[in-house]
Amino acid sequence: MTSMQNRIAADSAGPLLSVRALTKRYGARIGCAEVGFDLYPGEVLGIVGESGSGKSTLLSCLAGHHPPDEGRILFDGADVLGFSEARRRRLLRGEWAYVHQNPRDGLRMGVSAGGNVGERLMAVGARNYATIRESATDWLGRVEIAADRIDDRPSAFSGGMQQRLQIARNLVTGPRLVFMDEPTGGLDVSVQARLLDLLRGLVRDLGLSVVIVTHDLAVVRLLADRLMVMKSGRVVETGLTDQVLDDPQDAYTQLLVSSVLQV
Ligand SMILES: Nc1ncnc2c1ncn2[C@@H]1O[C@H](COP(=O)(O)OP(=O)(O)OP(=O)(O)O)[C@@H](O)[C@H]1O
Repeated sequence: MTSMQNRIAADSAGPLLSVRALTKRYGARIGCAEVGFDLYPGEVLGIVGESGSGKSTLLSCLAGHHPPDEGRILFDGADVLGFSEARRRRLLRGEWAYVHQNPRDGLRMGVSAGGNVGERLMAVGARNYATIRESATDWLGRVEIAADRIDDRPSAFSGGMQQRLQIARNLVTGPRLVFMDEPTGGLDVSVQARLLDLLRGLVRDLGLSVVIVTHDLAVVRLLADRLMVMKSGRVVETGLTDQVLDDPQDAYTQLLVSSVLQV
């Protein structure tokens, strides 16, 4: 879908993800507090803020890695926090995807590249070996990994290749919602640029719905339709990406944009 088609779809459909008053504490310390937003189908929401602002805490609560203390998360209108364990597992296996900053956290390092992609398909019920291998080959191609590397383990791949493989593993099931935690972090600048380009193409071509956390404003400038700026666990500003970056209203966002706080 084109971004225009995405927008039309977004206008006619309800939010894919609705978050209300989400709060997570670590003892007396606030991880994130009273966070709320709606994400529409085909939309990319960027969450930015300095280190310790609560981005990772929020993402891990949204993605079901940690239970929040308060708040609601609705996926397609269904209350995710009330899901049974079996339903939650199904969600995490196929409908949702999570791209970790460190590919080692999202890959099985002892399994071949093809196996890493195929395994996710098998988790959602695929059984035919030839079809699985075909899909794995197709997805390796889409993330620019040569077909003759299909039987290599990720440990034989460069950092950029590992990250691309993690993306293939995540997207092969056609997830309806993708969470990304600093997907370009920890990579060389030139490798980052190539990955960002690839991500932008995939987001555009597949019409992905994404929540992406980063401290890198260049990443959200390229990928995100909307931005949420966090400070000390709270949302201080939200808006269209260009609006927030070109004309920040909040004093903290102004500092962030003028790169004083960029790490
Ligand atoms: N496991 C934990 N135990 C206690 N406090 C935590 C824990 N994880 C995060 N925090 C605290 O919660 C707050 C938000 O941290 P969080 O890691 O979510 O921020 P962040 O914006 O993702 O930072 P970074 O970009 O450095 O990852 C910080 O004050 C942090 O010290």
